Amino acid sequence: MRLYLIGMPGAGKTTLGRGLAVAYEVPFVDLDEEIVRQENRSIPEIFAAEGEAYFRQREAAVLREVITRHERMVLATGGGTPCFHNSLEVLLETGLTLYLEVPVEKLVNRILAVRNSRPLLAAAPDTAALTTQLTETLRFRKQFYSRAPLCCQAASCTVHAVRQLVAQYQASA
Ligand SMILES: Nc1ncnc2c1ncn2[C@@H]1O[C@H](COP(=O)(O)OP(=O)(O)OP(=O)(O)O)[C@@H](O)[C@H]1O
Ligand SMILES: O=C(O)C1=C[C@@H](O)[C@@H](O)[C@H](O)C1
Ligand SMILES: [Mg+2]
Repeated sequence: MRLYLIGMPGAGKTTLGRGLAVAYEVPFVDLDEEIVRQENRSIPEIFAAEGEAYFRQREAAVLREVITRHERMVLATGGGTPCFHNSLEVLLETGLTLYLEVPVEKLVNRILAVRNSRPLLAAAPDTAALTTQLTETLRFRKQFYSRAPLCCQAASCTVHAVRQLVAQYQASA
């Protein structure tokens, strides 16, 4: 099984993904980390040198390549992955997609500590501006995220709860 985690920056895709991969005993792949490895530079460096359009192209290409390489894995996508280059369709067709739905206020609190590594958010100067930016981003992205067949809400985005959700889904499919 390929299990794909999608959701906003700070939703916990990487953190939960690692835990789920251990539980399922399958490889864990973090798409952002894979892009960084292949490009041999950080995401902020890629954005600064090449711009977002280039990053989205690389993201879409590396996604397809990673899927081809792994029949079984847990994949943490980047926050924008499903929203560009038809990648949501690719996710829906090749695996089981889970949306980590986390309220903007929680995202803000988590991101403030680490936002230097998130180029699209680094420009937001304070909590209010970050809240506005994330709210606007989510308004656009919700149409993509909400097409995932599985969804967990903040407190339920745990390894145990997600395993139950996946098992229920598979039993009913
Ligand atoms: N369930 C949780 N409760 C509280 N904090 C969490 C939870 N999951 C992750 N975090 C914290 O929130 C921050 C973001 O988590 P993480 O990097 O896993 O998010 P992400 O969805 O992978 O974000 P990005 O799209 O930017 O890669 C980290 O500092 C992490 O420790
Ligand atoms: O939300 C986004 O658009 C992004 C999230 C990160 O995971 C990275 O993929 C990159 O910083 C872009
Ligand atoms: Mg991540």
